[in-house]
This record gives sequence, C-alpha cells and structure tokens, in this order.
Amino acid sequence: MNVGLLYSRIRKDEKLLLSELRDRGHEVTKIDVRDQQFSISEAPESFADLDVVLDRCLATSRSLYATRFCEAYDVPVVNAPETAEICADKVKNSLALEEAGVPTPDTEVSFTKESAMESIEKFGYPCVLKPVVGSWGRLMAKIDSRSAAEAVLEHKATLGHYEHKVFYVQEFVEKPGRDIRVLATDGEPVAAMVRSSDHWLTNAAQGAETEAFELDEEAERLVEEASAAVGDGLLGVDLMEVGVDEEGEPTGYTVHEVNHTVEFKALADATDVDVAAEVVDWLEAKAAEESETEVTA
Ligand SMILES: Nc1ncnc2c1ncn2[C@@H]1O[C@H](COP(=O)(O)OP(=O)(O)OP(=O)(O)O)[C@@H](O)[C@H]1O
Repeated sequence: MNVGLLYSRIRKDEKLLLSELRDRGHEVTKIDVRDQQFSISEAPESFADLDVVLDRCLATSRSLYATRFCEAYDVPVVNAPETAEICADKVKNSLALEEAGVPTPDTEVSFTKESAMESIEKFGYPCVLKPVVGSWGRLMAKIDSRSAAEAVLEHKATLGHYEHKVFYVQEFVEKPGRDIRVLATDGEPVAAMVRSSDHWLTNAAQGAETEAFELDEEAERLVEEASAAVGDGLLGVDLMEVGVDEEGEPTGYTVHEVNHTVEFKALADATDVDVAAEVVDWLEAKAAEESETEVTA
C-alpha cells in the first residue's frame, strides 16, 4: 500500500511507524504540512495514488485542516477530521462522552469569570480548571481555594487568548496517584499503561512514571464505548480509577478524555507490545477496507 504521512516533525513515534511500514515493503509518502499549499479545488500531487493517509501532525490546527483537505480530495484519512475536531476540544470531548453514556468527570462550561466562579463554588475545593484546547497537562489548574480561583480566573480573562475565555470547570477526581492511558484502534485496546506521580498531573510529559497495565472487562468496554463516541480511529483513551478495593483493584473508572494524535513512545517502552506493528496491521486492514469499498462502489 501507499501510505501518506502528514507530519510537521518526525518524533520517535513516527520513526517507529516509518521503519515498520518500510520493513513490510509499503510505500510511504511523507507530507510535511509546512511545505504544502492546500488548494480548495485540486489535490496537490503528493496526494495522488495514496491508499490511506495517517495524520501525525503535532499542532492541532494543522491536523484539523489538513485532514479536512484529505477528505475533500477523497483520500481516506485516519483519524477523520470529525474525530479530530471532537478530540481537539475538551468541551466537545466531554459532551461526546456524556452523550454516549460513558462515565466522565462532571463538568461545567461558562463564559464569564462570575459564572465560572459559581461552578467552582458548586463543585467545591479542590476542583479543576482546564484550557479547552491543549495537551501534556499544560495550563491546567487545581483550584484549592476561592482566592486561588479568583486569581486564576482573573489571569485567564485578562491575559488569555480568546480560547481561555471559555472556562471549563471540572470536579476533582480523587484518583489513586495515577491515571491510565490506553492506545486503541477502532476501540480495540492495543496497549495500556498507568502513569503514576506524586503530582496531581500524571502526564508522561510531566515526568510521571509509566508501567504496563492490564485492562479488566469494564475498562475494555469503556475504551470501546469512548472510542465509538468520538467516531473511532487510532486513539488514546485516558481513564482514571474512581476507587480501589482492599486489594488495590479499581472499583470503577471515569474517562476524562480521548486523544486523536496520540503519542505512543512511552507506551511502547512501558509494555512489551510492538505498538508500531499493531498500528501498521490496523492501517493495512483500513487500506484493504477502503479499496474494497471503492471496488464495490
Ligand atoms: N478532573 C480531574 N481530577 C483529577 N485529576 C485530573 C482531572 N483531570 C485531569 N487530571 C489529571 O491531569 C492530567 C492531565 O489531564 P488531561 O489529560 O485532561 O490534560 P491534557 O493536557 O489533555 O493531557 P494529555 O496531553 O496527556 O491528554 C491527567 O493525566 C490526570 O492525571
């Protein structure tokens, strides 16, 4: 197959994918989105004869538009722009999970400091304020007191980009010092790990320790449902345990978000799963599905 790789920086993750694709004799067309002119009427030459495009853009804005163009050029793309749109925005993400009946932390959104303050007081302390767009735990605030809330809201309202004027307030989940990241292809878990830290933010990018994690049936079901809620694809599903029994086993989960351009280097290191190989297996199946649809159409 001929795989188009949309990217703007080749990270370790993309290196792993590229070498797996090439080892299997697939053709890869690397498309650095920074060099492209995306015409609204005609596909650039680099898009000719692609069986499937894999979006690995780091910047959300690029990812959202570049995948839209793939769709306009009739080139199958994973993840779909509709999925990217939901995952790139925490409000849309939370709404999709709630609508699908997937347990997700209680959240309120408001547009003024005063309204946000009401949500904060309602949730009580601590609670969490998150930017609606962003990753790696950046600009997330655990609000411990009314005076802290006032300060953060004031900073966001005065100094923030317009996206920071949407206040996303969430209940604080008393997780056991870790969260769970699952990489899934169309809802099927590929690999899972826990990210543990003394800090309330347990992102790998914030220095959390990672370790392989075995999913139980409930977690598997939630991964499948959360993936479907955003339109499926190659996704990172983030869960938190909401309680543990005496043996330390989780008694329930909440899904706080689904990510669309998921980094998997930490997962590959923490588990003995050959993540790149699994992703390429899935891509091959996708490309085959697409060519079958084309033949029958
Ligand atoms: N409501 C919450 N209560 C307690 N901890 C939370 C809550 N929401 C998020 N966290 C913690 O903060 C971390 C970052 O949260 P979240 O995944 O929403 O942010 P992000 O910036 O999108 O990160 P990533 O890029 O890893 O997806 C999580 O790994 C989790 O440990």
